[in-house]
Amino acid sequence: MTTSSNLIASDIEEYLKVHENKDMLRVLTCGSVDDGKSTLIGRLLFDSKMIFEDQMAAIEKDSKRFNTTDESFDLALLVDGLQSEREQGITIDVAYRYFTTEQRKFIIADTPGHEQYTRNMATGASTCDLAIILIDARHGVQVQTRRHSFICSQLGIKHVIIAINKMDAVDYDQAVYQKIKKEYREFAKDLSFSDVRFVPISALKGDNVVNESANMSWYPGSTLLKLLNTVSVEQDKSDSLRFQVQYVNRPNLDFRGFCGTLASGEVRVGDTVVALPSNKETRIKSIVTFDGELEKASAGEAVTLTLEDEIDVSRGDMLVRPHDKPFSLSNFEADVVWMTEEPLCVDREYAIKVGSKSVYGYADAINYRVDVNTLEKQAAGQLELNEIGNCNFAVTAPIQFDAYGINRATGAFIIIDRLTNVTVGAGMIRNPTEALSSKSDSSNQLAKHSYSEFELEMNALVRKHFPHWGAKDITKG
Ligand SMILES: Nc1nc2c(ncn2[C@@H]2O[C@H](COP(=O)(O)OP(=O)(O)OP(=O)(O)O)[C@@H](O)[C@H]2O)c(=O)[nH]1
Repeated sequence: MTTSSNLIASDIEEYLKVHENKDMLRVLTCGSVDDGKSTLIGRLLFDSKMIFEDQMAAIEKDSKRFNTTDESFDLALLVDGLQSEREQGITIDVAYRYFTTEQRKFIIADTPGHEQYTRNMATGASTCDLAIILIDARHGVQVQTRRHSFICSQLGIKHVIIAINKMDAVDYDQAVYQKIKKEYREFAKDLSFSDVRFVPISALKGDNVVNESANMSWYPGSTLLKLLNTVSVEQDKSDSLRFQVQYVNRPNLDFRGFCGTLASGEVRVGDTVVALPSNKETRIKSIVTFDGELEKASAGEAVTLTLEDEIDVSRGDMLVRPHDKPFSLSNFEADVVWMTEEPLCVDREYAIKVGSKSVYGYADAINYRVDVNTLEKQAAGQLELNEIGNCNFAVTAPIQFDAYGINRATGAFIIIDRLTNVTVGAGMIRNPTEALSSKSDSSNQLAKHSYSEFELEMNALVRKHFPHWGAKDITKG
């Protein structure tokens, strides 16, 4: 019996407490089509005994029906839940799986391998701490391996495990593993990973996934699961206080609380904070939660803060420490992943949203587009669906940003179509600098922007009938 099953039998309350306090690792799996992602996830769940008996019976039945593998059951079927996907034999969307070990809880994002799903992969990668990049031992480093690695690096993943899969199909040959490892190292030296590990596996046979392989005694390292259990991601998180106000709670005249989730850092009662953009300083009076008041709150916690002074703070504003402020930018350069059919065009107005703060803005230049397969930078007049590029943006009011490499929560934004309200792109700020903002005043630039008659009329109507929305008079800039 494992420690957790002992605990479940003897003290369920204690088990639940231990489970609740385990840390969470978010993992992205990627690789070319048929490299074995689904089989690998299935193997992880199967060998760590996460599959119920009725699920096993269903997989066995489906394995016979679809005849997808020579084995008596196909572990990929456990993961490839979508019927259409099974019929086509490919993964078509991002699927999230949950599993837990004695050490940690895991969320695994299984993303499709094709180039036309770059946006899905970017979406999956944006919240992950670690990526498992699968390479088929028979084929070595592929164009897709490079593309996926580039996207992971762009999306701020610092830890990567290169799982060289299907070792059984190359007779567990150490030379094959070493050759792929060398080739990948050479390619990845220009990417921004801080921790790259290699593990030779067979997802199908179970070598080095959860259990050590008797077929690869030449490999001295840890199994994939052991790496997942032990990799440390704490140091990746910023400790700067960043609290963005999502809602101002004013139930009566005696209470004014600011609700939100701490994007990073921690806050204690009595701490001096500055509200941005007003730059007014005050102190934390109390930290209120549904379960009562706290002395301290940390990153990830949703709390309501009350302040000592009645300063001007509204939705979208940020509370930070006086000597550790983010950049306040109305002009900035950002890497963009474009996610919709209609291309990103220079000078078209979009809503730009960071957390709960939303402003209007537009790209005033596309500096380049990156060929995701060769990593070559190319000139571009627009960015098409699934393309990644670098653009200059101008927005109507300053936004508080950190460098994405330091703080993913406050270094990224989404781009929204103003008419349909659909998210059309995502942006990441690499090297924030206020120099761009001081060079040109974006609100003047926006004033120069020409509006259609419909937009002018709509703006006038909104200002007349919904003054409490605070819409700006666009004819005045
Ligand atoms: N020999 C061998 N075959 C494997 C291994 N892992 C997976 N396969 C086979 O490779 C094929 C593809 O595996 P999947 O797990 O469906 O691959 P995938 O990467 O999820 O594929 P998509 O869903 O199309 O992106 C299946 O026939 C698997 O049985 C392995 O370790 N060794």
